[in-house]
Amino acid sequence: MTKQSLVMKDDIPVAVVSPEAISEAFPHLSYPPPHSPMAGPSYLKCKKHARRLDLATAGRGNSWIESMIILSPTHVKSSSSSQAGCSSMSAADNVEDYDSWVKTHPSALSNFEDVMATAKGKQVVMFLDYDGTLSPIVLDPDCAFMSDEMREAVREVASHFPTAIVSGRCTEKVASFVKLSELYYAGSHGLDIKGPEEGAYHSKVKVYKSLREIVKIIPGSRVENNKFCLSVHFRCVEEKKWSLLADLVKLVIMDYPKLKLSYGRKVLEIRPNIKWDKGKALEFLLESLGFDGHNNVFPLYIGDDCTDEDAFKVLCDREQGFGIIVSKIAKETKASFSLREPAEVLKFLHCLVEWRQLSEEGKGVKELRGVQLNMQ
Ligand SMILES: O=P(O)(O)OC[C@H]1O[C@H](O[C@H]2O[C@H](CO)[C@@H](O)[C@H](O)[C@H]2O)[C@H](O)[C@@H](O)[C@@H]1O
Repeated sequence: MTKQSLVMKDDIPVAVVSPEAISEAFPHLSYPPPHSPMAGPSYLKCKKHARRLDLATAGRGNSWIESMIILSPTHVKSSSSSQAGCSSMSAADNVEDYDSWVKTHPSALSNFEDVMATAKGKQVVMFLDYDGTLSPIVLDPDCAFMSDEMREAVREVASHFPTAIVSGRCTEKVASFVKLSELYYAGSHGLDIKGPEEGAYHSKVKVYKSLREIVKIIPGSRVENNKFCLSVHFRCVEEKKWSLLADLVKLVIMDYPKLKLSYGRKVLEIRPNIKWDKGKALEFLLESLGFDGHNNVFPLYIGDDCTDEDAFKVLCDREQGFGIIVSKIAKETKASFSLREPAEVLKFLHCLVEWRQLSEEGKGVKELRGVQLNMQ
């Protein structure tokens, strides 16, 4: 892994790799996970066997639709958002097993002390997913704005810790939402900092055109071009048409073995069929930032979607730092802690900044003021 560098793109620093380095680097993508035994309560250990569903290999039937309904229930609440036409979406609160699930994935806010106990004296590196983590899930992907308050919180966090946004969106788009030049951005599920094979990129352009034709047939669907990845959204599609849409999308990518299909929150994701995901992006960023191989580094990754599981798994395997899942419902996950929604992410970021300031003053986490830690 050499030749990665930081460049300025529209005044935004982005980690990139030269094309030669991409082909050079791909054979060496798997990192041996270093082991640093971690003491602590049993729930701090990672969950094995997190689910990973790949539609391209999922076989017949659309059982994934059932999984998706469970993971991202359709439950629309009217929004207080000032952005016209953009309603907030919220997962159902009344999922029976949430209470037992949260015992094994405790709130990162109520247990802030536990989260940060092993971070003392270490370099915290913050990784943040965008949709559903920093911004609420809304109907229109172009309207998934983050609040000024959240932006300020992220800015504050970034002034204390190296901070990266890891998103399924293309780097330019997520950066235009976040609007903070001091952050690192890993777009297209991390492909923007790494780059795909050229062949796969050209296929993607053809597939994009075909998908645009398909979504004309299914009312409410839309295709989003995330540069190295494509997203087919069906949040606004009638549920009875989801299978048809999925079948049509599968049909389109069938002839492109260099592309694979997976899913997120009411979205089908088409991306290069290479071993590259948010977990690899996290490792790549740690290495690019000079933090790889250091036991005194404490990465925190906050995310809400299936694609964030790859990053949670990396932290789990490395037994380093923690994954924090943003969810109001019980989900199988490799994250150790949880937060219910972006509003709790905001509080957690405030806590982190205050924790840092208190550590600098030589005070303990118990003295955290100004932020309500007990969320129950
Ligand atoms: O990795 P992320 O930053 O979480 O990006 C994943 C996908 O997020 C966006 O779609 C999701 O959020 C939309 C806006 O709230 C929502 O309408 C959609 O149903 C969600 O799936 C984004 O539009 C996709 O391109 C990203 O891949």
